[in-house]
Amino acid sequence: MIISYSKVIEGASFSPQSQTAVTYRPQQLICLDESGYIARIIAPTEADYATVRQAAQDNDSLTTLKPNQYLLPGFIDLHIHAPQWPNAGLALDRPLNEWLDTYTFPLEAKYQDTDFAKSVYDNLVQELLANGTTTALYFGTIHNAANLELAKACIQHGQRGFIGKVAMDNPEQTPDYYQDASAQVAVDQTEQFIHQLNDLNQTTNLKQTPVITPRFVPSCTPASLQGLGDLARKYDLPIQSHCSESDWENGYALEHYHMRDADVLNQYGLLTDKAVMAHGTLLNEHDYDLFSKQGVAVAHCPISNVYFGNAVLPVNRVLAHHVKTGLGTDISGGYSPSLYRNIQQAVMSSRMLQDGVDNQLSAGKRGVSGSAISVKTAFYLATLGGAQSLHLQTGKIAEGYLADLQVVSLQNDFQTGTSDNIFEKLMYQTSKADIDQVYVQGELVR
Ligand SMILES: Nc1nc2[nH]cnc2c(=O)[nH]1
Ligand SMILES: [Zn+2]
Repeated sequence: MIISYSKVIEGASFSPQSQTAVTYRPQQLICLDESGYIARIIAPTEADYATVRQAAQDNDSLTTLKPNQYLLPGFIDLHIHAPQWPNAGLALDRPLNEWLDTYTFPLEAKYQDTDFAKSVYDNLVQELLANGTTTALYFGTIHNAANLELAKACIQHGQRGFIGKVAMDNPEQTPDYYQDASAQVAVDQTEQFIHQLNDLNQTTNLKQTPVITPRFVPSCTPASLQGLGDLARKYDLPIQSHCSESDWENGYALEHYHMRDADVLNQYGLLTDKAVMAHGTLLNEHDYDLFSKQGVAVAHCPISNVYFGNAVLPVNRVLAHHVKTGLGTDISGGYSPSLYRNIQQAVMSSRMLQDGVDNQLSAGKRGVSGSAISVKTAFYLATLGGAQSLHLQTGKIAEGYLADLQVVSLQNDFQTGTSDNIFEKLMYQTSKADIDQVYVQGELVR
């Protein structure tokens, strides 16, 4: 008897194998089950290839890729501010604290208007899917009605969302017009959002996950950090924040708590193995050891870091410390919704870190040797690295993994030759228009 699968995709694929290697399969059948997992991958040499293919064709569940199309895992955006989407590509000319006050908080305050939220979030979720992003770890705003609109947009368009009600209650570091009225309010509304999302999830197969979200140390009071740490433990939930992104932020923690911001978050129970910390450009050896010991992940945001990071994240050093690492767009600190653009920037920034950029310094003193990452490592960050950070069985094309996939056309298919050449060209040449199909949990969503 032939087992029938709910969908079968026939064609070539690239999948991360490790932090530095990619698996290429020139042709196979990727067989999906009804729950949206990859049940089997059948090579052409296997005995039942032809019969499984024929059965899928007979019941109209076979998709055969064209010769210039490739199947890749969907991307995971490990750090993105959904409400900042209208500012993407705008206003990148100030240091972080001024940028927040001048451009970002005024925009986020507008999500008091739920209709505005709905229109922006509808547009953003579709844009991310069109760019191959099948899972996103979102910062929302302080407004739960708006955060629920983000969850509804994810459900409607078929994206796996991890969504945080932003907590920011420090009156000294947040504007009167946009802040949680007290630590109690910040914590209570976070708990309310957990329940609201849980209710919404009763209506859908594609679950949306609530995330405990202290904006960052300066935005929060010790009382809200304490309450949020307690909630994370009570509900065993993911946590997200910003950590060691800028000199100013790190200086704030030192001045007010007499410790580094990573230690502040840790003191309140916010550095767990479900925590994802954005940026981390200024983390030191002590912090890496802490992250590694506690299982905390870093969301590397290479485009944003050019503007606000005050340093380049030394990805190889972070990985060498066994710290989980993924890739984030950080809209709108980063201007692009595309993880392809961030893959490219991750490689470029690492090359500049390695070589150094000041030609007035002598050659041996310019850069940090061993810093350059390959495009394969950047691809790993956008897929498996992000999946591991979120404890998801996805980010890889393998049996038992969720079928979160993208089909990409290589338009410029001159000079291909080896599979490595094809892979490199895909990473550097793919734009939104080349992403032909996107699957999330086995469902075709684009
Ligand atoms: N890049 C970035 N850093 C932050 N730190 C606190 N809030 C933000 C934000 O919105 N963007
Ligand atoms: Zn951010």
